[in-house]
Amino acid sequence: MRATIVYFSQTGNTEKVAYELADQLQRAGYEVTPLLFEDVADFPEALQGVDLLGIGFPTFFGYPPQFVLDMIAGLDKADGTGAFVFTTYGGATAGDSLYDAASALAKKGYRFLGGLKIEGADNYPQGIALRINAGRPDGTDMNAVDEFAGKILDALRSGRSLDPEKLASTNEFFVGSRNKPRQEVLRSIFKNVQGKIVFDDKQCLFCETCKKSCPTKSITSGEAFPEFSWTCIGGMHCFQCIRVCPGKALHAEFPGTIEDYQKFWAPISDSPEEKRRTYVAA
Ligand SMILES: Cc1cc2nc3c(=O)[nH]c(=O)nc-3n(C[C@H](O)[C@H](O)[C@H](O)COP(=O)(O)O)c2cc1C
Repeated sequence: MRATIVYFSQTGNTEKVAYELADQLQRAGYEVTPLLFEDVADFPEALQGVDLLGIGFPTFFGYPPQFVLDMIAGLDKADGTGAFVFTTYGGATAGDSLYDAASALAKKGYRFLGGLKIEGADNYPQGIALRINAGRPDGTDMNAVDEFAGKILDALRSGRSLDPEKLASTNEFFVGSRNKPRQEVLRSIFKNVQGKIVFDDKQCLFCETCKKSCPTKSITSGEAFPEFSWTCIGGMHCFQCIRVCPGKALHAEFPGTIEDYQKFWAPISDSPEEKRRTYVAA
């Protein structure tokens, strides 16, 4: 039996969950291939003929990063292969991220088994400054991951599936946004908290680490310096280039204060009930 877990992780939270899931599946006798989103195009065979597919990503402003949905849309049609999704989020909201990814997989003919959301250290710059969820995912989170893996395997063996609709967020902001164009919703979320990335060519080491680590390949080799498209993830920034730059040639400037950031997130954060919801085929 073969399973592939495709994941994207900038700061390791989703990767930690991906490897815990891989470990559990291996213990259950699966041959597991963990695969980074960046490598999917180079290893198409890792997705062919698998018995189980898992897809994991951090939540970006309440949704999956667009390239996750693009990757799923590019998959071959599946004939009832079992699939699950997982996301890590900084404790504000997982929004409709699982719902969107699950719906996309079901549309491709996968038999959807379940979704998992786990809180991780908030890696959005203002969240880092506030040390939101520092240390997570922790041991308790890993227990939840193990439990989820067991339930997924059980659903797979017994032929059960889960309607992706069950993953739709109950958070009023996301319920009210479902019929609006995605770009409009995203803009309304990040316009107040989105930083601007500034490049200082005097500090640039020409190492292209930023280019290599960009999840959307929005950085290309220029004549002398890297060229940034700044469209990044559908108009938003993930700041990965800033995090990895060894020369400190990139930094972010934010429009508001930390207080503005907190004031902004509070009304669109998930309720404790929404955070506790679990989604597995029963
Ligand atoms: C561009 C961006 C948008 C984010 N949006 C959200 C969000 O909507 N809700 C939330 O709780 N956390 C949000 N976060 C925090 C990440 O989802 C969280 O830190 C995640 O666990 C990071 O996973 P990773 O370490 O695998 O990259 C965002 C982070 C970034 C970079």
